[in-house]
Amino acid sequence: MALDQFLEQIKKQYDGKLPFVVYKKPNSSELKCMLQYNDALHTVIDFTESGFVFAPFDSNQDAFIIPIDHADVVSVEFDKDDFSESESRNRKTSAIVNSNKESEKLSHIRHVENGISAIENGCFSKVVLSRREIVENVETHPIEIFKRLLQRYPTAFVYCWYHPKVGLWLGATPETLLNVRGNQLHTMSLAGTQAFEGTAEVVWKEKEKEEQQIVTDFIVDRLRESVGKQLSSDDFMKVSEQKTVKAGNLLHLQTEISMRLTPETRNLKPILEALHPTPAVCGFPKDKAKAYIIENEGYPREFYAGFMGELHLKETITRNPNRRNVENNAYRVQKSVTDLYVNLRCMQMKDQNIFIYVGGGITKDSDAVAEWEETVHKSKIIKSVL
Ligand SMILES: C=C(O[C@H]1C=CC=C(C(=O)O)[C@@H]1O)C(=O)O
Repeated sequence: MALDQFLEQIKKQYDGKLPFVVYKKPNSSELKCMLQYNDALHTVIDFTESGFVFAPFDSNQDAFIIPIDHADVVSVEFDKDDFSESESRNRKTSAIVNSNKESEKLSHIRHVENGISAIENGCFSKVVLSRREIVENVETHPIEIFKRLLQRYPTAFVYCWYHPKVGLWLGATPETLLNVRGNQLHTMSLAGTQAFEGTAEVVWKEKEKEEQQIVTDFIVDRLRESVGKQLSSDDFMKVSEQKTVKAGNLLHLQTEISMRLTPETRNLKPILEALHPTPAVCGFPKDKAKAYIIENEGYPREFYAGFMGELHLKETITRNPNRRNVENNAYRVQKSVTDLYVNLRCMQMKDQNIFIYVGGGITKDSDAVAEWEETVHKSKIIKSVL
């Protein structure tokens, strides 16, 4: 199918108020969509389901799914140059790019200062505090915004998710929550931010290193507790060195973590309960930081800092066809694939308004003004595609 036809189908689905998701995985040139047959709202029961899941920050609230057997699944190859026209038409919003109001600034700085005081009082060692910015009267079609995100963020997970009973969300996130292929689990710890200024060879301050180490330690410990204790050997987990990665115009610190699952540990529900939300988007200890966020942030995060992606899809893997003496069919193996991403660098479209969600990790060494500036930088990047 041609790309234009593919996007036209999605627009029709949206105009007909039917649920869909369209997405691209990191570094992939495959665009995939799931077009649900009717407008039923399917809730996740136990994460054994198969389809595209969309889960909120607060796991006490419902996660939704477009079940694979209730949707048409279509995919198409694309080249990012296919969208260069969308890119060139996108200067109209430069006025709103700099529209951060003084009151928003003061309110966020106060929010961060209160978070630092809570850390000093021993409530938690890290909390991720965010703010929500509104851009009014956006006339751009969500699929146009999606095309611009695709063009700008080849290394991100880029998506547009819509359900008439829930809303419309779009984003380009650099953060993986969980990839599971067969018995291999892969995740990452991502935190610490600085602007990309032409090189990834940068020096990180202690504050950022500590902020990211809290995330790594949490993930390793929680995986050990929820999965590792059922395994006899100790070498089941691999943890990479801390490295710098580029996400659009930002740099982050990243550590990769991978492990082997056994048939007894393949149930994703306890793993997701143990990990989500990680201290990259919530804080440490998790429950205290989460309660603080819900009580003090002043708006519901909804799906910001939640997670989304493919849950238990079947992927056919073709083995090297040069091996002799085996029937052709034997080369095809079906694996269950789960690819979940944290919903960051995202926006919610409500009527003609767009809500942009941006946050940052706070530790005892945070500087409130610098934290404000980090959110301004992040929101500018998101707004530049409107
Ligand atoms: C919470 C966000 O980013 C997280 C992911 C990477 C770096 C972060 C930071 O430097 O604070 C955050 O932990 C956000 O962008 O809204």
